[in-house]
Amino acid sequence: MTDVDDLAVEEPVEVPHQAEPVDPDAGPERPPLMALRGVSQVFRTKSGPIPAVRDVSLALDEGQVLCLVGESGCGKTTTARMAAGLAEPSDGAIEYKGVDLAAMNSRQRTEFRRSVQFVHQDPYASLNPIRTVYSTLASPLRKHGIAATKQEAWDAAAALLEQVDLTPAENYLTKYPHQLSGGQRQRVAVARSLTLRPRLIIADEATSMLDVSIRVGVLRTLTKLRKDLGVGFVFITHDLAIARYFAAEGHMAVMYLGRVVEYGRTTDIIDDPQHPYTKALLAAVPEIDPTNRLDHTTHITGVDIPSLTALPSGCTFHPRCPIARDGDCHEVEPQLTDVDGGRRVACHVVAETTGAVASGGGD
Ligand SMILES: Nc1ncnc2c1ncn2[C@@H]1O[C@H](COP(=O)(O)OP(=O)(O)OP(=O)(O)O)[C@@H](O)[C@H]1O
Repeated sequence: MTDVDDLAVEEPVEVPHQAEPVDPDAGPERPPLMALRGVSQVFRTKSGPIPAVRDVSLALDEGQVLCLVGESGCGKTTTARMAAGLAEPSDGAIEYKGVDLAAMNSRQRTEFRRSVQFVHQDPYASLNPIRTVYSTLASPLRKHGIAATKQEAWDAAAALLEQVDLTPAENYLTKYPHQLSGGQRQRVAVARSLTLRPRLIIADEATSMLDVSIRVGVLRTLTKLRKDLGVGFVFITHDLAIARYFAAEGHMAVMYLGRVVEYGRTTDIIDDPQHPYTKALLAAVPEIDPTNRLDHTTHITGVDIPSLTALPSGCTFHPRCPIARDGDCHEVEPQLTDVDGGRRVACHVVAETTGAVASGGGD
C-alpha cells in the first residue's frame, strides 16, 4: 500500500473538465469519450465458463479520470482490456465517441487505435529488449507519419521523454530497456503511449511494480500529463491511496466478482462509502481515514472471496457482508441504484435505507 503522506503533498490538479458523473446512457447528441454498455466477459475454460466481468456499464468524458478498484481477480484488467479493444466482450458494447467498436469502419478503427492507448503493469515485458528507447518511440512516429525524417523522429522522441520527465533526453534515447531502472522503463512505456497523441490512456496497475518512492514520481508525471495534455485516464489499481490521489477529481468504480458495486466521484466514495464492500476496503486502509470515521474493527465477514465458477446466490457479497439480511440479499442480485449526486450502489440494504431507485443503465 502506498504511503498516502507521500502523495498528499501534491498541489491540487486542475483538469479541463470538472468531473460530473458521466451517464453511459446519455443521448447520442453528446456521447461520452468512451462508454461501456452492459459489457460482460466469459472465459471458456476446460473447467467451465468463468464469468470474469458481468454487465458493466461505465463512461467517461474527455480529460476525465476513472479509477477501477477492487481486490485481485475482481475483473479490473479484463474490463480494461475490453475498453482498450484488446479483447472482445462476450456481451454488451464498447463505444468510442458514440461509435460501437464492433461496428467501426477502418478509418474509425485507426482513429480508435491511435486515440486509446494501453499502459501495462510490467514495463519490462512490454518494451522490446532489442530496441533502444529512440527506436521504440521513433517506430510509431515514423509509421503514422508524425515524423518524416530521422531528425524529426529524434527530436519528437526527445520531446516525449521530456514530457515524462526523463531529462536530459539525450541520456536515454540510446539506452536499451535493461539499462534503465523500473521507473525509467515505465516512463518510456508512458512516452510510447503518447507518441500518437492519444485522448485516453488505459493504465493497468501502471505503478504497482515500482518501489514506493519511484511510484510517487511516476504518478506525479501521469498527473502532470493529464493536466497539460487533457488526456483522459482509465486507471486500474488495487491501491486505494493511489486511487484517491490520482482520481481525486474524477470517478471511481469499485468492482467485486466481476460487477461494479459502487460508482461515484472519488472524493464522495472515499469520504462517505455506501456499499459495505467499499466500506470494508477502505476500513482495511487506516491511513486513508485519519479521522477514524470508519469502523476499523468491521472486517469482511465469512470466508475468502468466492470463486467465479460458484458465485453465491442473490448478492454475491452476502456471504462476507456484515449487514446482509435474510431474503433479498440471499436471493436477488441487486442492481446498481442511484443514491444521490451521481452515486450508484448495488446493495439492497443501502437502497432501502436511502429510498433509492434502480438506475435504468443495467450496470
Ligand atoms: N484468459 C483468461 N482465461 C481464463 N480466466 C481468466 C483469463 N483472464 C482472466 N481470467 C480470470 O478472470 C478473473 C478476473 O481477472 P482479472 O485479471 O480481470 O482481475 P483483476 O481484478 O485485474 O485482478 P488482478 O489485479 O489480480 O490482475 C480472474 O478470476 C482470472 O483468473
